[in-house]
Amino acid sequence: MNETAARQQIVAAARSLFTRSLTHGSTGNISIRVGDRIVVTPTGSSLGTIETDELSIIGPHGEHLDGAKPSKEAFLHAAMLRARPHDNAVVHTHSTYAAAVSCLAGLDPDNALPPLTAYYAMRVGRLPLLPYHAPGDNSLEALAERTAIDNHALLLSNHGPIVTAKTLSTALDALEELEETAKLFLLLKDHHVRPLTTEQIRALSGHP
Ligand SMILES: O=C(CO)COP(=O)(O)O
Ligand SMILES: [Zn+2]
Repeated sequence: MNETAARQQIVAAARSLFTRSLTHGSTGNISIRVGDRIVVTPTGSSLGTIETDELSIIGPHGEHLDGAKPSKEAFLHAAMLRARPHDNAVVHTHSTYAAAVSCLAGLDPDNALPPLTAYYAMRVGRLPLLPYHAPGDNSLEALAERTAIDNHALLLSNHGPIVTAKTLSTALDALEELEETAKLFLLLKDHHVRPLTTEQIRALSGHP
């Protein structure tokens, strides 16, 4: 993957998320690592209208190297990519159902959503809940980096999800699965639910 391709992928993903209302206003950010540079959306931009020549470049520790001022969450993208050397893409949104779940009291901080479906178990797995911090507050950096070593999807309290994956398309797939499962979780809140068993989840390993 070269930087030109990374820019094109980010813009295509940004438009796709925005047109499907998975982001709104100037929320959400996307990045792809290319060698020791990370291409990331700029701060304050609408993912619906961002162009390839408006992106920012940061280094492995979130330092601004080139282009527009990076997303205020660029430090989180960089922290998760440092923790996960085999992943190269990060997506963060305020998608409605995942953001709604992130506002609930009494969630399990080790795993905010139950394994309701096989696709959730396969694409997301565990979802640690990180404590509330204001957007862009980089005192969350160390905890995010530590937690991301064993988890590619995190839920930021009263905020939204952030997901890493090997490629941007797999990160989007996981983020969308997380959003749909958050929706199911809220739809089912007054019902007696039977999540997948540990045995059923184990049997999914190796499934594409
Ligand atoms: O989602 C956001 C903050 O959490 C958007 O911030 P940026 O516009 O700086 O990327
Ligand atoms: Zn945000």
